Amino acid sequence: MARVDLDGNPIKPLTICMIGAGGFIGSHLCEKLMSETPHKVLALDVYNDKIRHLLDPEGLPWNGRIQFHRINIKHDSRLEGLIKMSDLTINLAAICTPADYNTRPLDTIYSNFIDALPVVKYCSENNKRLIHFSTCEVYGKTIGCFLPKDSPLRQDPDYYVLKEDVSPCIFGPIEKQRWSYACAKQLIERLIYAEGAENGLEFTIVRPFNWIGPRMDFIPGIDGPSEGVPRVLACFSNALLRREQLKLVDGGQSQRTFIYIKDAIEAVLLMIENPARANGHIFNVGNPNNEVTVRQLAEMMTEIYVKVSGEPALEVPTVDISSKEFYGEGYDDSDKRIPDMTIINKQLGWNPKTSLWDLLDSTLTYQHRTYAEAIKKTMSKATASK
Ligand SMILES: NC(=O)c1ccc[n+]([C@@H]2O[C@H](COP(=O)([O-])OP(=O)(O)OC[C@H]3O[C@@H](n4cnc5c(N)ncnc54)[C@H](O)[C@@H]3O)[C@@H](O)[C@H]2O)c1
Ligand SMILES: O=c1ccn([C@@H]2O[C@H](COP(=O)(O)OP(=O)(O)O[C@H]3OC[C@](O)(CO)[C@H]3O)[C@@H](O)[C@H]2O)c(=O)[nH]1
Repeated sequence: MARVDLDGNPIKPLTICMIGAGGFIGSHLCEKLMSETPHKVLALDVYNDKIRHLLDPEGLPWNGRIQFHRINIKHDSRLEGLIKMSDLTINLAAICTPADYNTRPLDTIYSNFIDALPVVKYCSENNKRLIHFSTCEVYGKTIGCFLPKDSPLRQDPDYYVLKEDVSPCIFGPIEKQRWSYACAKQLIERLIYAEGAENGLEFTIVRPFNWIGPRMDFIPGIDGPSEGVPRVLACFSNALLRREQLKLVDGGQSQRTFIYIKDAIEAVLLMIENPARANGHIFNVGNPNNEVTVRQLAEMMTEIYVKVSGEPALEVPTVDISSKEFYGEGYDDSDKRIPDMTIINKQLGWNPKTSLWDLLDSTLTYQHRTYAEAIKKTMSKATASK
């Protein structure tokens, strides 16, 4: 049966230039595009480990519809040609791990702003559509967090719900280099918006709110550097797998809403296949119903991991740590992130489905299945060599 868009028009097969296709979000988007659509993907990245299962030249039903190009977009003259060959470019490439923002601020700014410039320019000059991945971090802190702790206004959604077309972007001082990432993302959003306004670039900007699931980041010492600090899902998974305490930065009081990667990918597919409804828009993509403090996240993951692994929890499963000790000088944090869903609902009729419990259950089942044996081996080797 012919596939149709939200307005009942047939969907033409597209060629998509996906930059950063080898990362967490890219790998899930490639999987979805291969298994459920006829679209072709030119997958650009410096790594391909997370999409290797899709690239096998023979024996896969989508044989030939995905091509991997090992390209660093900082310096590769093939980039413009690949964008020209495509109907749509999706840019996911970025340094996007908070541990890097205040320790590698230059790399962070270059990656999120300077390196994205040619992509925007080539799309604009060649009249190609662009879907650019920004972040919920562009909102920074909520207005509510500046009110006195006992102010009743803190309960008023106007002071904390984050709206694409209304909310201000509130970052900390320059010495809090945590905000170098958010600031670079904000400026590239403004540039894309200006290209749309002045030169007619067809664009969509996505602001992901803590998408999580299998293949997110790495487990230190197994498929990433031993001293590396991934995002919170992988930090907590690593601690659970090693039977170590989960570290709560500044007491784990910050709040986040987490969304299952598979729900979020449904939203991206709707943007890809409904340009008339998605062009010119900035979309929050998150799950406002899945809000927890980081401490509650740690407690929930501990409880679920007991069920998944069959191992009892530690007597004291968490430990507090200062942000200075964990991330170093210049760290700061977003206090609370609840996405407003009005625009994405109106334009694409999309809503997230999966509860936090269910998404953590399936993700921790994957983490246990993928890493538990490897961790046991490295841990027993380390003990034997003592
Ligand atoms: N996962 C989330 O919840 C989340 C939240 C907010 C924003 N985002 C944004 O979504 C995008 C993708 O995030 P992710 O979670 O998949 O991150 P990721 O780190 O898993 O993926 C990014 C990919 O980009 C590649 N890349 C980076 N620089 C490159 C370069 N110069 N040339 C070629 N490839 C390069 C990396 O190798 C990596 O595979 C990023 O722009 C990020 O800022 C993600
Ligand atoms: O071991 C840990 C690790 C982290 N925390 C705290 O958890 C909160 C969430 O941290 P994290 O998932 O690393 O990232 P953020 O939500 O702060 O930022 C991301 O949001 C979107 C994105 O743009 C891309 O993913 C990125 O910037 C935070 O409060 C940490 O301090 C912890 O307690 N223990």
